[in-house]
Amino acid sequence: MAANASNPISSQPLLQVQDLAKRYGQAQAQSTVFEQISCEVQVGEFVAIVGNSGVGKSTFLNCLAGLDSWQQGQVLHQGTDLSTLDETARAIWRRAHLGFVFQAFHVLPHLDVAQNIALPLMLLGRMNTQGEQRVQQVLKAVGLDGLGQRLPQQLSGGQLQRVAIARALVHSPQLLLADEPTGNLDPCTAQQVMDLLLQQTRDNGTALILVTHSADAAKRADRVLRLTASGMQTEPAL
Ligand SMILES: Nc1ncnc2c1ncn2[C@@H]1O[C@H](COP(=O)(O)OP(=O)(O)OP(=O)(O)O)[C@@H](O)[C@H]1O
Repeated sequence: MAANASNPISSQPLLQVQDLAKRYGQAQAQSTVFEQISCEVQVGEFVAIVGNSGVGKSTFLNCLAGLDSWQQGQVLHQGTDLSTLDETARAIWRRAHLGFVFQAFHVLPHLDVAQNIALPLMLLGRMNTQGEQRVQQVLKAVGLDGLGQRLPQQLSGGQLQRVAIARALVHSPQLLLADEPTGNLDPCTAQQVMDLLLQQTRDNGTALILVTHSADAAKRADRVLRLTASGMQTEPAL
């Protein structure tokens, strides 16, 4: 379910981006990736971001996560302005409030599936009995029950992305950022992973911002935004 506008709890946007600009280089040699980017995402909402290759979708997602810097504008997460946080504070904020799923899975090869999924809880100091139970619950939810002891090299691409989704959601973040999460998967597996991603974010009440080139994935979103070099536009419903 998308956020209910009449619900006072969800009246404040989860995320506000105001007049964001990203540039590389200095002075005359400066090149602008994007500018005048503004948008809002509500609690529990699913927003797809589309746009031409190279327009800056991954860069934008990295800015939302505080993993990249910007030259102008603000990124506010429930009122917290990321630009006022130093690197350490941003890392602590990310651990608590964010999940991230990448195209290339980014699971750690020397940790087994359960250990990979448990990482966010370990970093938050929550790997107690409840944490162990939560890992088992999430393993089951993503269809990997019984595979917790396997190493990543013993899994298929679709299974690896399930691990990445489980890891991104195990600590129940308010926001999940996903950068082309099905880009490395065959169409059938991509569909299954999208189903899972949607079901899990809806079940957890987690807002999802999905960068995608897939029209099929985008049309499942509550809203589709198109990133251009000079602004963010709302796409008509697909
Ligand atoms: N360190 C850098 N210096 C200069 N330009 C850079 C640097 N890093 C990225 N860029 C440029 O920023 C732009 C945005 O890249 P980004 O990967 O965010 O685009 P994208 O929309 O996600 O692309 P795709 O859809 O192909 O994945 C690109 O034109 C890229 O060349």
